[in-house]
Amino acid sequence: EEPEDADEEEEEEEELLRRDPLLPAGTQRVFLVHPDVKWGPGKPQMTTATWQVAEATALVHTLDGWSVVQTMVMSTKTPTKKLIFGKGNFEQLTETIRGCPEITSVFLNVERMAAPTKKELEAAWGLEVFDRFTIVLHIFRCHARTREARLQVALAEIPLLRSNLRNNIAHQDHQGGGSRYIMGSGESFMQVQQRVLREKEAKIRRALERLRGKRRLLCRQRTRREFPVVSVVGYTNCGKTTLIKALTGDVAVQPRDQLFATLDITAHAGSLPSHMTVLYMDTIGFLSELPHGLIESFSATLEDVAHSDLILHVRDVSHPETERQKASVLSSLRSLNLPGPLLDTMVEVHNKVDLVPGYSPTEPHAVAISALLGSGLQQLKADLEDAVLRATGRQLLTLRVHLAGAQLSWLHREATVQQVAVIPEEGVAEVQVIIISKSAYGKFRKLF
Ligand SMILES: Nc1nc2c(ncn2[C@@H]2O[C@H](COP(=O)(O)OP(=O)(O)OP(=O)(O)O)[C@@H](O)[C@H]2O)c(=O)[nH]1
Ligand SMILES: [Mg+2]
Repeated sequence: EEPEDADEEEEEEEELLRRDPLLPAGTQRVFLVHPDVKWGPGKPQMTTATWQVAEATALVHTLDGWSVVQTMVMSTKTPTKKLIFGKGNFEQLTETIRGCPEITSVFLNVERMAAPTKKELEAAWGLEVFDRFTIVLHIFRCHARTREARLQVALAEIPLLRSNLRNNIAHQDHQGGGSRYIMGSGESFMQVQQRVLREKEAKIRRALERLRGKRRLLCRQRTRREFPVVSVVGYTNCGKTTLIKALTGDVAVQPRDQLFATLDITAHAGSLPSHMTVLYMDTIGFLSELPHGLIESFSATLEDVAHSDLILHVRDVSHPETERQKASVLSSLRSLNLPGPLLDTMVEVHNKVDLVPGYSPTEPHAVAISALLGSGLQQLKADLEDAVLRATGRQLLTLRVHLAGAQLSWLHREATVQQVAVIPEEGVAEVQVIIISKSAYGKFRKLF
């Protein structure tokens, strides 16, 4: 049954958000293992593991009190198999880990570890072992602020709970307990647990749908028609939030030197050179090799990108892997099934140029900026204005109107008036307006 009033809704949501800790609390000194894939003949060659290790290290350091104390790159042919490493490598790894008494856990930089693999490795090493999915999910949990973001994280956790369940039951079955029927119900313990999870998932989806419905309504009422919406996207930590702060002067915006600092889509109003107001949407950053389920649960949020008028792709050009990051962002965007024109009109901006002396962009239309120091922003705003006008079919016009006639009030009603300069001696005013559509302009010419 659907809860009827807001209190009940909130209670149900709190219940859905109650959960066990994913990672141990407090300080962790992590041993980072990166299985470097060696491809067979004819398959693409991985160039280097360095950036992957750097990124994994950054993920660990995002967690409070966690640090990487040692790193090891180990080659593997079968990163997705239950036995990730060959026998010799595994023995060497085990020996190294056992010889490091200061470490408290191991981060195996694979997308996702099967539960039995985790168990086996933990038994061999006597330490907890985490994968990329668990670490990122934990960061998401810590950074999610709004109810919507928290529910989305809860949704992303369902597959994890499901595989834990399967694993536990398999374990119990082994001991003869798992398939026992719960008295009178005709369901086994496993079936009950699976049903509970299914119901939980459905409830989360319903709660999310409710919240999104409200947001859509708000958004439509507030501004959709009037102000163009610019979605600011990019790799995590590239400076999206910093840029929005610089473009809008919004003091409530808080950039942080963290991966996935932003998990909630928020809108911030800013104005372009001709005083046109636009709404910038801050979005969740992209990361390569993220498990699909994790991104999918946030796709509802990212759907908002599909409804924007323009996409602004922010790149951190000081990052050694900036090209790879760009490719990763573009492929993620493509997988979101955005309308074609939105991808075609995308504006690319090169950020953090203060860290790259003498930088000049190789892409023809990209503007070089420093969101932190505020350089290049005038050029960016001018480019954004052109792009917004083109993408939305809006026209920016300066019209001379008679003060006596009905023109001015018509413009106030049907267009967005940016500026009015009255010339009293001539009885006219120069009005700068944004006309929402060609048909509106046609109407104006016909009327006056
Ligand atoms: N040097 C320099 N640092 C910058 C610039 N822009 C952003 N930063 C820094 O980069 C870090 C990340 O900035 P954010 O704005 O939080 O990045 P984001 O893209 O919103 O990151 P997520 O929300 O985590 O995806 C912060 O420490 C910023 O101060 C810049 O132009 N120059
Ligand atoms: Mg951010």
